[in-house]
Amino acid sequence: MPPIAPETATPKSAALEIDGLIAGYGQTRILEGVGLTVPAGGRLAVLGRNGVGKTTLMATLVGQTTRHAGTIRLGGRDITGLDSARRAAAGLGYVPQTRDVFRMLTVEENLITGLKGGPRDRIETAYALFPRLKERRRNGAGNLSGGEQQMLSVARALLGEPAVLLLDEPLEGLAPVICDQLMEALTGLSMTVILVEQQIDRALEFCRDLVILDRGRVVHSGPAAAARDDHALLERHLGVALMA
Ligand SMILES: Nc1ncnc2c1ncn2[C@@H]1O[C@H](COP(=O)(O)OP(=O)(O)OP(=O)(O)O)[C@@H](O)[C@H]1O
Repeated sequence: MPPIAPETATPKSAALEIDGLIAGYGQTRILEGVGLTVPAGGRLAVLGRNGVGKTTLMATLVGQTTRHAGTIRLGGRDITGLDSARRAAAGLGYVPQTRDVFRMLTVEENLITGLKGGPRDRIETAYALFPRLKERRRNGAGNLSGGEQQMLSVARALLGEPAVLLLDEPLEGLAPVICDQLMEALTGLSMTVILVEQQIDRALEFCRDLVILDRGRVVHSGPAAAARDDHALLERHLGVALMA
């Protein structure tokens, strides 16, 4: 296999365009023709009830499922044929629902693995974003709290300087005050973000646009601000109504 060429001049953010995506696990199809576009620097919330295919969409974007049809373009470049490592090198960052940390390594060692050959002093940017990680730099990642592990998982992804960041339920299981800290850190970022989140109010506040998935298809897309006030829409597709 040829070596993975470092991407020269990876843009700070890039558009992501998905067209006609049919994918799943082996012959089992979960996504039934998903299409969506996020402009460079845009933020898209992906919402939907349990089991509709949100995680499968994220995993498909990073090349971890079986794709049957459709295309994925990053910054105008067709990345559909690239494997996971090359998609990451092309600028896709992924924070999976499972929190992507090496439990046997220290916090700092985890961060070093996120550098992907970039300069070591870049780690200070992660510590500036999450000061708690600096305090715990010599601790084993397996001993961190859930919130600290999530910060570490996000920080690792950010150190790769992705043009598009995919976040799968980053707030799951975290105390409200930790959710506040994490969302505040994410708010300052400039790259394109796709956010899967069950905390609908926070997702709609953070993102400019949203799509709602149901049974592997996009059943609604539009501005997040309008959806916040559309109680009928949220109740129909998500079974919830936000407090005024
Ligand atoms: N590895 C797998 N192999 C086979 N089927 C899977 C696999 N992972 C998920 N599925 C199935 O794919 C469907 C969609 O699951 P997915 O995790 O993408 O949904 P989701 O919208 O992210 O749900 P949740 O909100 O509960 O996380 C479900 O029916 C699930 O059982």
